Amino acid sequence: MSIEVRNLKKRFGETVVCDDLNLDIEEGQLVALLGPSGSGKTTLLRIIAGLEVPDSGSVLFHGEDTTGADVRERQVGFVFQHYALFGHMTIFENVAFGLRVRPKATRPSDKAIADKVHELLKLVQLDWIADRYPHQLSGGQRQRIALARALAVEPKVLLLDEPFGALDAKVRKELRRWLRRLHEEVNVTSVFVTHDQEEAMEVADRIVVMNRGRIEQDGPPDEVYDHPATPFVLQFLGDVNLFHGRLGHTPGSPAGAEEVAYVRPHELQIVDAPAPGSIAVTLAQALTVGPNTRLEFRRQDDGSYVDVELPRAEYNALRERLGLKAGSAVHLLPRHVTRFSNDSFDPAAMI
Ligand SMILES: Nc1ncnc2c1ncn2[C@@H]1O[C@H](COP(=O)(O)OP(=O)(O)OP(=O)(O)O)[C@@H](O)[C@H]1O
Repeated sequence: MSIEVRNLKKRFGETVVCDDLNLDIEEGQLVALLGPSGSGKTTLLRIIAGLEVPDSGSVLFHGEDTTGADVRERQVGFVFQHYALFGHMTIFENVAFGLRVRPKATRPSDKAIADKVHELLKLVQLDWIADRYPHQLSGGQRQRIALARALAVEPKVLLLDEPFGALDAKVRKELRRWLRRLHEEVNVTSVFVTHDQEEAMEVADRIVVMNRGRIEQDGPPDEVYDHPATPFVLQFLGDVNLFHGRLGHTPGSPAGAEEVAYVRPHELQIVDAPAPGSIAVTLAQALTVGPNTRLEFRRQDDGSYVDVELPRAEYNALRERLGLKAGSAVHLLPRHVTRFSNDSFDPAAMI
């Protein structure tokens, strides 16, 4: 089922939460709504679900206006961060619930329900757990069961609101991959809310970056990362250094114009001699975490900090070769610089 969002507006008091949003989601896509807290992701998801009414605009499912259709008619499945399973029911009964409560005329037979539940438990790789109760499961297992329960009624659209938000980092990572594979199998149109850029990049076919009730950019993960449309998107999708002034100044650009250049920490090369476009810096500290080393430098001209990140082995080789230690003077050469013609980035918007 495709989803179209048209000129959607919603405000709570003075706060504009959906500021004339337009969005097309193709059938079978997995789309992430990504943005900081308060950017309007959950409200947009709730409007798509029919749990919230917009002030104006519409949501179309497969070309049909759903305005006025209630939650059940929309045939959406939900998984929330804290979507508690029914504690007094076994896992089997939790997954069967949506089918059991159907009116008699459309309710499958007990045998058909049992088959469906086992099929779903296999799909989420937990069929050995059917007779347990929710409190006997880990958080990650519970969310997989919540997903099986949402899929039991064969929803046309699956909506996930920070489904892995309450889980620890390692489990989150596993579940992301698992969800990706599951989506390839089930292929139901899915919208996934997250504030975690890594999660969005890893899981989604498409990322919709939201900020203050607006869509800043909408595209495949690589496109959004490699070609950010705005400074906000660039900053939200990963760490970046800001340089004011003439960094790697392009000949022909207007002289004297104040420019802001953005360079990601892994896009700065450490060299021992000045080169065109390089910056003279002094090493403040180096920190190795896992496979990467993060170096903090200070610019020799204005004392501001610049972060550089590189693979641990590369750092070790460089340290040997240049005798790099705290206080060493070197030069940084950007490999890739991003500039925006009409720069109006407001750092306060990131908080
Ligand atoms: N029922 C409500 N009444 C009043 N204000 C609301 C209501 N629901 C949301 N808001 C406000 O609307 C704004 C957007 O909230 P929303 O939950 O959609 O953002 P979000 O991007 O999902 O953020 P988070 O990741 O923190 O959930 C926030 O400023 C929030 O305080």
